[in-house]
This record gives sequence, C-alpha cells and structure tokens, in this order.
Amino acid sequence: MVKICCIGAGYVGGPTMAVIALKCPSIRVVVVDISAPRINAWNSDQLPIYEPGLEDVVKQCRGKNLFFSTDVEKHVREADIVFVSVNTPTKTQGLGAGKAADLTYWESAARMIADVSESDKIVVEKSTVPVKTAEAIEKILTHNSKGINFQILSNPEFLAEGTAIQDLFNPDRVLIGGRETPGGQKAVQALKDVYAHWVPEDRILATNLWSAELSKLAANAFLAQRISSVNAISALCEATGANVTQVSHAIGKDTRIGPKFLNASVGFGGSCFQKDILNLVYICECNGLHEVANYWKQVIKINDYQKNRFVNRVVSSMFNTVSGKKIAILGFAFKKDTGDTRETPAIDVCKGLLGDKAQLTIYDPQVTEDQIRRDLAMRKFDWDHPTHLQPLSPTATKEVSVCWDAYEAAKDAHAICILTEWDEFKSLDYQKIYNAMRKPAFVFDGRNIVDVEKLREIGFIVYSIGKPLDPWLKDMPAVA
Ligand SMILES: NC(=O)C1=CN([C@@H]2O[C@H](COP(=O)(O)OP(=O)(O)OC[C@H]3O[C@@H](n4cnc5c(N)ncnc54)[C@H](O)[C@@H]3O)[C@@H](O)[C@H]2O)C=CC1
Ligand SMILES: O=C(O)[C@H]1O[C@H](OP(=O)(O)OP(=O)(O)OC[C@H]2O[C@@H](n3ccc(=O)[nH]c3=O)[C@H](O)[C@@H]2O)[C@H](O)[C@@H](O)[C@@H]1O
Repeated sequence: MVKICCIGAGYVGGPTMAVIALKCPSIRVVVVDISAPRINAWNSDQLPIYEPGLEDVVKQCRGKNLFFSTDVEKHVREADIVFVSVNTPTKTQGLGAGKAADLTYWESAARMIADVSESDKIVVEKSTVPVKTAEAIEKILTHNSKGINFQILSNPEFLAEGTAIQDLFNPDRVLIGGRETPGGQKAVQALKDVYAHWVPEDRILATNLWSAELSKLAANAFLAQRISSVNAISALCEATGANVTQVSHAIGKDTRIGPKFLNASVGFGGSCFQKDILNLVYICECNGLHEVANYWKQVIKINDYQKNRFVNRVVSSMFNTVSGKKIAILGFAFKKDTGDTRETPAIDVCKGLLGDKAQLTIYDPQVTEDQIRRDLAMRKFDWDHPTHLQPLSPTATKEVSVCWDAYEAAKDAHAICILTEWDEFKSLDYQKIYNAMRKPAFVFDGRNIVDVEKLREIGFIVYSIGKPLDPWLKDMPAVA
C-alpha cells in the first residue's frame, strides 16, 4: 500500500488529501500539522475550514484511509510520498521584506524530513514557492540524507476556495514538474499514477521543475491581472457613463479573451494573489528584470487603488464625512462560500472607513467576531503565519460591532457597504432595510450584486462599481 503524508493541514493540504484518499482507496493518506487545534478540528464534526462538499468527502474516508495527526515525524518517516503544503508568507523583515517569500516553514519541514527519514522518498512541493526552491530543498535533503534517495517534485495546486472540492474532482490540469533524470522521471510517473485514479491522462502535464514552479506564479498573476484590468476599466466607466457589466460581457464574447474572471469588484483578496505577485516581482528584480517587475507590480497598485476609490466614494457621497455615522458592512470574507478572510478587501475598506471615524457594524455568515477583530488589528502579512504564531485576539474596539444578521447590521445605519457577494445579500428584503435606516440611505455595492433600479425605486442612493452614477454621486466625485 502506497503511503502518503502531507505536512500542513490547511486550506490546501486538507481538501487535497481528502480527495486523494476518496479517489484512491488503495492509498493511505495522513495529514499532519504542528497546530493541535487544527488537527483536533479535522478529527471532529466541526472542520477547521468551510468549504462546500468537504465535510462529505472527509466523512467518507476519515478513519479508513484518511487520518489527521500531530505526530509529524512518525508519519513522515513511514511515508513513500511526502507533500509539503505549509505556509509560504511574504517576508516581513530583512532581505526582500514586503515582497520575497518567507520559506522558514518550508525549510523547517525539509530539515525535519531529512532528519527523520529512514527510507527513500518523493518530496512534493504543494505550497506555492519561488522558482528554484526545489534546488534549495534538494540541498537541504541531500546534505543530511544518510544515503537516502530523495526526489523532489513540484506539484502546484490550482484550486480556488469556495469551489475547492469541485476543482479537485475536475481539475483543468494537474501539473507535475520533476528532474529530467531517470530517477526524476520515475518519481513523476509515481505521482502521475496517483492522480490518474480520477484525472484524465491528457490533463496531467509533466514539465521540468522550474516550469512547474513558475507556472503557478504566472497563473495567479494572469488571473489577478484580469481583475485589475476590468477594475481599471470600471473607474473609466464611472467617469464616462459606460456600464462595466456590459463592457466585460462584450469583451468576454471574444473567444480569445473569454468570459471568466471579468467581474469588476471592490478589489481582489485571498491569501495568494498579492503574495504570489509580490513574489514574482521580487524574482524579476533579483534577475535584473526591472521593467517586468514594474509591469506586474501595477496589478497590485490597481487593486489598492480600487479599494481606496471605494472608500473615497463612500465618504465623499456622504457629505465628505462618515464621522460617527453607522455603516453596515455586509460580507467580510474575501469571496462567497468561504469563511477565509486572508487579505480580504474588507479589511482595507473597513480600516479606511474607521480612519474617517465611522461606526461599523459587520455581518458575514461565515466569519466569527474574533476573526474580524483579529484581522482589523493585525499588521500586514502577519495573517499568513501558522495560527499559533499569530498575535492574540485584541480587545474590542468600540467603533466596531459584529452581528449575526444583515437586518440588525443595517438598523439605524446611514449606509450599507456590500463587500462579499454572498447569495443571501441578493435576496434581502431591501424595503424592510430601507425603512429601518437613516435617510438619505445609501447602498455601496462593491460586488455588483444588487438590482440597482429596484433599490433606487425604494429610495436608496446606490453606488455600484463601474455602473452609471446616481445623480447624487455625480455631484460628489470621488478622487482616489
Ligand atoms: N489557499 C489556497 O486557496 C491556495 C494556497 N496555495 C498555497 O498552498 C500553501 C498553503 O496554503 P494554505 O493551505 O492556504 O495555508 P494554511 O495556513 O491554511 O495551512 C498551512 C498549514 O501548515 C502548517 N504548518 C506550517 N509549518 C509547519 C511545519 N513545519 N510542520 C507541520 N505543519 C506546518 C500550519 O500550522 C498550517 O495549518 C501556500 O504556499 C499557498 O500559497 C496554493 C493554492 C491554493
Ligand atoms: O493560489 C491560490 O491560492 C489560488 O488563488 C485563486 O483562488 P482564490 O484566491 O481561492 O479565489 P478566486 O476565485 O481566484 O478569487 C480571488 C479574489 O478575486 C476576486 N475576483 C475574482 C474573479 C473576478 O472576476 N473578480 C474578482 O474580483 C474574488 O472575489 C476574490 O476576492 C486562484 O483562482 C486559484 O486558481 C489559485 O489556486
């Protein structure tokens, strides 16, 4: 029986291994982590992450061929294939701070693998890492290897949160990079055999190590670039009277462009886009490619511009001050169908409004009060370290309250800001909300999910990203 161990029981390690276990009953899969609370949660009825379909998959294989454990060394020692899916945050200090990937957790995992191994192993990079990481990892592993043969593979993950199980069941492609030596190719084949249990062979791509590592960073940069491109156009739509939904529909009909990932928004969030682009920028700079670095940097600048622009719209529309005004924030997660708040645009928008002394009442169906308070108090990039290394929950700030109901959040508010596209926000009783709000009542839709005309009929002043402006807003232009 092939034995797989995955180091890191997070958003990637947990769902990915659960699907491998489900699709490969002949393989024994153990997911290990240094965080005991996280492992306990994986072994309980309350999984540590919210992901549609995940619970069902875990329940089918947990205790049969899927296990979660804190006994990291034992399971690594016993494994034939070790996936490493630990955090690779942006460095906060020292060389490359604010850009380069911090490989502390990866390096410590590699050293541990080298120390405890007693048999040959395939070590798989599942985390997103800088190009050439495999070379460094190889050095760590072979330096201590006691004659053990380690083969390093790059097998980046392309799942998106909220659709992880669907993405894993039916991936556009699985990418496996390996050394072009007989040993390397044998390892590539061994990993191909795992995925071949359910992924059609023509979707399993084999490349060299550096192409696989770079493809992951490039894919995220291209995806994020589409959002920044459409967000840049959204600003021009507002200035000219064009409608960004109509524009993206029209351009997406060109099969060379395609319709996906063209939704204008308050900005992209999530744990990876910004981190991976910064990482790409740093690699370009290290290679003396400054124009290329600046090109990709612009994707992040436009994202920051979009979040600032949104805050400025809110403040300028409300007579240039939100001081002391109650504003309801609907949605805090970085997208719908996840409770993940890492790099969510809601953090920057809330901080911007708090900077203008607003009183915020925040509601998200999947995010806890503790998480919201932590996020609003955390320093940039601190969020991407293992939970037990993150700052403790801060004391409550009186300008922020968190509630479990959209109607409660909107009661007596001057404005509503929709920051996550949860389906339930589309079908709220906006008449009821309007009746309970202060007047004039504003809706700032950062996700373009409300029916603007209907809300205007009710009496709201509505701002929707990239849509023709309400006459009220036209007189109060927001300067970013
Ligand atoms: N979240 C996502 O949608 C995707 C993330 N990725 C990449 O996958 C990697 C992991 O991301 P997530 O799963 O989101 O992170 P996460 O923070 O949810 O999980 C990482 C886990 O690794 C554990 N860990 C850290 N060092 C460890 C060690 N030495 N030994 C054992 N456990 C250790 C942490 O306690 C944590 O539970 C990152 O490189 C990320 O860029 C790639 C594709 C998608
Ligand atoms: O490396 C990663 O971590 C993953 O990053 C993204 O996945 P994820 O961040 O989970 O979610 P996305 O669906 O890509 O959304 C990212 C952000 O972009 C925003 N977005 C997305 C699409 C769009 O058209 N407009 C838009 O503003 C979303 O609301 C969200 O805030 C990629 O889609 C995955 O392929 C990749 O594996």
